[in-house]
Amino acid sequence: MHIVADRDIPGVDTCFGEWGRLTRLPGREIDARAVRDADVLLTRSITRVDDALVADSRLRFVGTCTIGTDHVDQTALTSRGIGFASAPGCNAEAVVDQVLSSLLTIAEREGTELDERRVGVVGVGNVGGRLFQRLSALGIDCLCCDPPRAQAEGDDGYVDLDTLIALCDVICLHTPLIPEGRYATYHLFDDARIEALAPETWLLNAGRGECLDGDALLRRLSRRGDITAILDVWEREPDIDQALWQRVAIATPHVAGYSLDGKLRATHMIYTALADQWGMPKCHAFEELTPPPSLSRLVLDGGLTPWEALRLCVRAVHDVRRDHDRLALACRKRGMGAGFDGCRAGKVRRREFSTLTVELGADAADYASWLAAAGFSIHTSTIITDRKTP
Ligand SMILES: NC(=O)c1ccc[n+]([C@@H]2O[C@H](COP(=O)([O-])OP(=O)(O)OC[C@H]3O[C@@H](n4cnc5c(N)ncnc54)[C@H](O)[C@@H]3O)[C@@H](O)[C@H]2O)c1
Ligand SMILES: O=C(O)[C@H](O)[C@H](O)COP(=O)(O)O
Repeated sequence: MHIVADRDIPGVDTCFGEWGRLTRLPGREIDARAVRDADVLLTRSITRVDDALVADSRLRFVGTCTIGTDHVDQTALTSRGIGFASAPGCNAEAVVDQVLSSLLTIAEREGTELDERRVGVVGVGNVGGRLFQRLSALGIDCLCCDPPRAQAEGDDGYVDLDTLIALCDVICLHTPLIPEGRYATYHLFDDARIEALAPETWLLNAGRGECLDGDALLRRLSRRGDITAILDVWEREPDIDQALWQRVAIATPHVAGYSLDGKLRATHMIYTALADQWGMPKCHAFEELTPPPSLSRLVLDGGLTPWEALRLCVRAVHDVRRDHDRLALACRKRGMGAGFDGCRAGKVRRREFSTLTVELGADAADYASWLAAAGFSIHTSTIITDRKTP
């Protein structure tokens, strides 16, 4: 068996190596020639998988180690009898970690805290649903908009998008890219909706860049400059709009889902899917792939407000400001496209909040359920600190 895989998918050698010959390539170099004699293709979101790619190949299986599937023409695969799998939910926790890190950062810059705001979650699936749960558990008022779910489950618990825009001062967009149809999300945030945002609104997009009209957002930011934009995904990646990028408060290169845990979970999901489809034994457990985190314990005692304690724990695991700064540096040095892609290549080291156990001293014991709600593991046994020694 010949397996062609994007070189930036971790865990491929362990999971797939013994099934055949592996060829690792940069995602943007995977073309029809590269897959001509391949049986299996493993991609990320940057490889367009369409009829032109697969037509002259002997491919029998394509797996994308991503949640999003908008880069894959599944009809073309089905019509050629090529099996397909994606990795729903694989990096949803990581995206929520990044959203929390981003919102806490903007709150700090503006001298406010998140419980003074109402958050609207648009697209309440694996990512948005987890975000809603974590924010609600932290006592933050949230509204949800998800017309397909409202249609299937009933309107209770959901509002329409324009109501959400009118009532929320933080809006988090987590929809897939759906080009057309009843629930189309292409430019879901168009000129009219971006203009309708109240001054001081924070608008975050971690779904797909094309769900938001970047030109309209740039107009609002340039003319009025009265809203705060947080973008992880962009139109025309990697050649993103420099003028927009310069006006975005937290600008990251489509890395919200980039935790090592999420990436390895994706690889393992595709490995499992291929084994199931082809009736092969599964010899590798997910736990085998994940190394212990570099930072596994953090000891916290009194002296901090709950929000300060949360911010400290969040930044110990994932400080979104570093990704913002890295992108700025890379784009200045290498130009937008190469800088953007460069930040998305290579080893991912970031871990998820749950890999950090927060050990709470007596003066911080009250924070146990608060930090657990944010996603951390908690160790509650009382710690005797020097400070408490009489
Ligand atoms: N930035 C990143 O790194 C990153 C990481 C993971 C996923 N994503 C993107 O986020 C998207 C969502 O991920 P997910 O795992 O939650 O997917 P999901 O399929 O579990 O959930 C998507 C939700 O959006 C809803 N939806 C569909 N059309 C809608 C509309 N018109 N208005 C409002 N809601 C609508 C669906 O009903 C569903 O509940 C993915 O498709 C992917 O494109 C980005
Ligand atoms: O859809 C997804 O899973 C995410 O957008 C994913 O994080 C994209 O990352 P990449 O394709 O670069 O691995």
